[in-house]
Amino acid sequence: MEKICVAVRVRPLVSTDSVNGSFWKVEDNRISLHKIHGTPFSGSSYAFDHIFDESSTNSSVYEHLTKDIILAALNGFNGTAFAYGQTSSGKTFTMNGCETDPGVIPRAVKDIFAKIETMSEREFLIRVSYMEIYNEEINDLLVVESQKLQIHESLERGVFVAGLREEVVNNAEQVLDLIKAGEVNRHFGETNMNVRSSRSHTIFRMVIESKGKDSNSSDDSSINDIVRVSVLNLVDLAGSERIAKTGADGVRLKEGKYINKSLMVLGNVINKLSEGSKQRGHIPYRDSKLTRILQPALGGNAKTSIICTVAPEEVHIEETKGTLQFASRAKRITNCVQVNEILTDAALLKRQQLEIEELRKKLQGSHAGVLGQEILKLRNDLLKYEMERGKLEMELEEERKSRNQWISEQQMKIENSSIASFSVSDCGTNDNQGPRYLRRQGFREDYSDVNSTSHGDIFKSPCLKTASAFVVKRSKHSILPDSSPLPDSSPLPDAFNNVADEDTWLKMNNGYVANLDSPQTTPTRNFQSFPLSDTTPGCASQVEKYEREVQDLRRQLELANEKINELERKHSEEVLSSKQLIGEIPDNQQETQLIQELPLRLSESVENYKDSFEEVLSVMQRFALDGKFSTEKMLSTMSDIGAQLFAALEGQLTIFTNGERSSTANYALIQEPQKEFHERVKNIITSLELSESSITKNQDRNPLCSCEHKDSGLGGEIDSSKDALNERYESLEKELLLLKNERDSLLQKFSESSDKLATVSSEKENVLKDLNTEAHRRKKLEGEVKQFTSAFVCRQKSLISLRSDLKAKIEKWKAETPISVPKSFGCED
Ligand SMILES: Nc1ncnc2c1ncn2[C@@H]1O[C@H](COP(=O)(O)OP(=O)(O)OP(=O)(O)O)[C@@H](O)[C@H]1O
Repeated sequence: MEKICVAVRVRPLVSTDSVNGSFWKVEDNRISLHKIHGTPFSGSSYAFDHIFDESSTNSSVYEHLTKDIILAALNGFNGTAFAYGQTSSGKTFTMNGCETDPGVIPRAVKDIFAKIETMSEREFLIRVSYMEIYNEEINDLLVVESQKLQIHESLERGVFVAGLREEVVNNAEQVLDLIKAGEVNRHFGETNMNVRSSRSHTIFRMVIESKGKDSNSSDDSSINDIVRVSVLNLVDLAGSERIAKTGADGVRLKEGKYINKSLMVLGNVINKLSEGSKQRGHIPYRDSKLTRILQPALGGNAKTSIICTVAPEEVHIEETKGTLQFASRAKRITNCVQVNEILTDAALLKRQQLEIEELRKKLQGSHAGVLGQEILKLRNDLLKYEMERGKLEMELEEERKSRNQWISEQQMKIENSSIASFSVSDCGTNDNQGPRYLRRQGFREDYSDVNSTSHGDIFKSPCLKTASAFVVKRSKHSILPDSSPLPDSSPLPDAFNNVADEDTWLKMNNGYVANLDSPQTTPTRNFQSFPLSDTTPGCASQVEKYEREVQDLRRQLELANEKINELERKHSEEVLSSKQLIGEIPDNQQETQLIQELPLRLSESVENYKDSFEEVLSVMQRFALDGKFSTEKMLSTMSDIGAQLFAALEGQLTIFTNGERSSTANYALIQEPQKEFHERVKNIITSLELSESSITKNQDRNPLCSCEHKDSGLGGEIDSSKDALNERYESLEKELLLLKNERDSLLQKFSESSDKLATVSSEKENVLKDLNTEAHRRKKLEGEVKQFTSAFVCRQKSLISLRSDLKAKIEKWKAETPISVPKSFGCED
């Protein structure tokens, strides 16, 4: 994590009427506001990474603030440098500079190409683009026709401007020429504050790609197969402006509104980011094109520096304070800086091969065992969720009961209070003169009393209606006033007509930030909810208003009830799905057991093959001992066959033990040697038969010999061996067929169980997500119920106080009313 580097630059005095000199004093990295005679104002001192005083040059700003970012960009880090400040404070001067003192942008361009010259071990590809955001529209400064470009986002490119020209460049001069051409298309305008005021935000962008040279000669070619891609943004923002000072109207006024609006969003983003990751919540990047494009620089992965320019004149003190507060907040932001690397195909292949190897090693452990463990874990998790859900259900039930009880109590109380209030007004209605007098003389006094005592607290409604309307507005806020769709935008004012007015300007510069993510008591609503200064003196109308408010609150409560019911319905659905999942677990376990037994069965079959082969071998050995047949040849052939068969069987066994699935190739491994084995055994038997018949013939011709063979009973032995062999072979074939079938069905089950496991896992995740959402909703609901409570309490308090005030007034009036007043004027109490 790396903090954003923030510096302040004080522009030299330009105004001729600033005779008193600068009020801002710069000491090292601290700037403070001083009185005319030199004593500092308390609370107006700020410290930053660097402070550049009036005498500073663009060269020193570049060296201290931007050079490191530029060098890092050459090594694959994204970088952004931008200038922020009020109009005419020197942003464009800092970024672009002048003939004698070039600014940050030309210096960066020259530095990049100079540095590339020294990095002979790498080759570079540089592309540049130049754009402006004018009245919230993106224009390409290098291609005049490319206007109103859209922002897109993709996995590969992140946030990017579609259709923006990217020019491939080879040297600094080429880039500087492009900038010069772009400057011609940029929007400038004259205001009271600046004869050449930037009316748009500009972003000069360099995309730097680099790769190690001589990838073939290197031993570790993968290092040279890595391509680094970094984006460098150099941004000159338009300045915040106070319409009263700039004297803008017409086009300038419109521009000013857009400028102020986008800077306000930038301030909001900075504010949110400065709050730290836990509290910050939603960051409104999408609220303006500027913040969307600068997103990686603000809380993203880029190295970022901000130069805040200020004007030293007394007349600009408030604006300067605003800028310094913005800078202070920006100082708290941290970015997660990292090198951006892309792998070429060769490097990718190598990396993938390694990964496959690693995965294979992992798989060599008992796959089925892992599966079993996974299922066990899943079951535990599900049980845990089941318990959690039960607990939640109970809590919800309790909460619902207590809330219902509380609501009915409140309703009773409100009804009682309303009746009491009505009885006071009724008292006047029965008597025509009394209330008229009350209205004429007492009521406004009463209300001014109420106003003075309860201002702010008692009558301040939490304005839930506004809050929910706010949420609806947020969800509908995909279309901005200029009707360019921006998905997921945060809420903004419906119209920006008043953005550039003094109030907004002051709020912006005093660091006021609307909290876009929490329901607020909007100022307008406060006044509407209880028009305390309302001159209509009708007591009954006030009570009616109370009644209406109460009705509103009741409706809100009904809505909340509906929400709770919906939540409960969802809950029971989730319970059902959890039960279903738990029911599926035994099936999965059975299948896992079958899969676990598979290697054992296969190894048994291998043993059987071995035994039968040894039998064949022993018979052959006996033939060889008799020395009548070409047994050596036969034995060697048999050994070959055996070796092949065993290799195939063992290979198959290893495949299964490693948990791999069956494939036609694996199947062929066992089928081929088996066929061969079958053929060769047949051949051997035929050759044995032939040998036997030749022996018999010889025996006929040579009785001595025949006698010997007959005596030894070799013919019979051969026959019986042949039969045994055939029998054994057939049984082996059958066994093999059975095993194959069994293996196929087990594999089928294994694949089904894997699929089920995947489904179970995804369902588990869904259940988890739903539970989380539900917990969130519950919290929200609790918050809303709390707000209702406080609203009711406020209403109740105000009703009580109104009633007692009215009573007191009536008492007072009665006491003051002369006895001679006709009876019909008074209340008969
Ligand atoms: N450090 C400085 N040294 C000398 N002159 C400066 C300095 N900073 C600003 N100026 C001068 O002040 C005037 C206003 O500066 P510049 O146009 O850069 O302000 P800006 O903040 O970009 O204003 P805006 O964005 O509102 O147009 C220019 O004439 C500029 O030359």
